Amino acid sequence: MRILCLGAGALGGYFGGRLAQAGADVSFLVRPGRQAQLAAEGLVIESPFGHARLPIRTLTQAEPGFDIVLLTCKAYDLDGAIEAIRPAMGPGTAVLPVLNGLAHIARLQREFGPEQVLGGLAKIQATLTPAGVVKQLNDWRWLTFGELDGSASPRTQALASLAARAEGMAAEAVPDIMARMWEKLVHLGTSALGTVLMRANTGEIARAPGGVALMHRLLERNAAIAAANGHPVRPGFIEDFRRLFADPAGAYAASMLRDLEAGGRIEADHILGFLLEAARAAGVPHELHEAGYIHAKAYEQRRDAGRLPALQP
Ligand SMILES: NC(=O)C1=CN([C@@H]2O[C@H](COP(=O)(O)OP(=O)(O)OC[C@H]3O[C@@H](n4cnc5c(N)ncnc54)[C@H](OP(=O)(O)O)[C@@H]3O)[C@@H](O)[C@H]2O)C=CC1
Ligand SMILES: CC(C)(CO)C(=O)C(=O)O
Repeated sequence: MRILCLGAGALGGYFGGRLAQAGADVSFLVRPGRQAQLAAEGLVIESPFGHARLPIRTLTQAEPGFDIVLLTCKAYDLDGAIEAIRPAMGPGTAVLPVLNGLAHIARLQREFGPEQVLGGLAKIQATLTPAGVVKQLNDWRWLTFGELDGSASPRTQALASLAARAEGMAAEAVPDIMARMWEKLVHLGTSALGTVLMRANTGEIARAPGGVALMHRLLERNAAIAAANGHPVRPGFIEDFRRLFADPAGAYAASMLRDLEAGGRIEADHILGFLLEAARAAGVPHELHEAGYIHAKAYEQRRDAGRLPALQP
């Protein structure tokens, strides 16, 4: 199986790198700046599952001949990424997006046809440092994917078998990927809304008066939105996440908070805007979703105007 990984950022670098390290045939479609960094340093991963410095194959123009395109861009780069992978999307090629959110699925289906699009999600905490190091921040390492029609296909089985050989990742092909993606949106939406709105990690929020109740309210509302869309979360999900958000020692924050604190771009519309619209459509109380979305959009205004406070070294 030949894999083309668009992006060698946090997720592309981590999952693509772990697959390459396990001997899979992986090429990375990157832009010239990242290509130069990778040529000089290799793909560097720092992780609780073992550090690595890997020589990898990079391309700046896609070519045909791949079975799977692992799409690991941010949502705000989706338009450019679609054009970048187009030459690789032959009739037998499937695109597997790992982006957070849901709206990109319909978009990819329109671009490439429904049968060429898989569903996917990643549960991991990782970041790409300015020096180009892919840093895994805890032991989350899950890549979940599947056919959107629920079938067990040779291509998803083949990818799962390849991934089973890789260190530091746990991959699963599932028959209910849309439900899993909604569930992930409940997880991420709650984490992103809470940690971005409060500009704090979950432990800091939990130690603030009323903080746990706020996180639990967000969790329940997001689960109600998923249920209204036909995808109730699985038994045990709410309890697990209630615990995570109530832990006063927690140091967990969504990647959106990390991006925002680094002065970077954020997926405000794709995640918070989508959730706000979904809350309105489902008749779920949405004043917190509105505050979170406005907060993120106001940050974007300030960032675009060059008025963010200087970052501490
Ligand atoms: N980081 C995390 O912990 C998690 C992130 N996610 C989700 O995964 C997705 C990816 O996030 P993440 O890995 O953090 O993002 P990063 O910004 O770390 O990586 C994205 C990479 O995509 C590359 N890219 C974008 N457009 C193109 C293009 N046209 N051609 C080539 N390369 C391109 C960027 O390259 P360049 O360097 O040139 O800009 C960048 O390195 C997001 O939707 C995020 O919400 C999900 C779970 C956890
Ligand atoms: C898995 C999770 C929720 C990890 O925080 C994430 O997707 C993110 O932070 O972007």
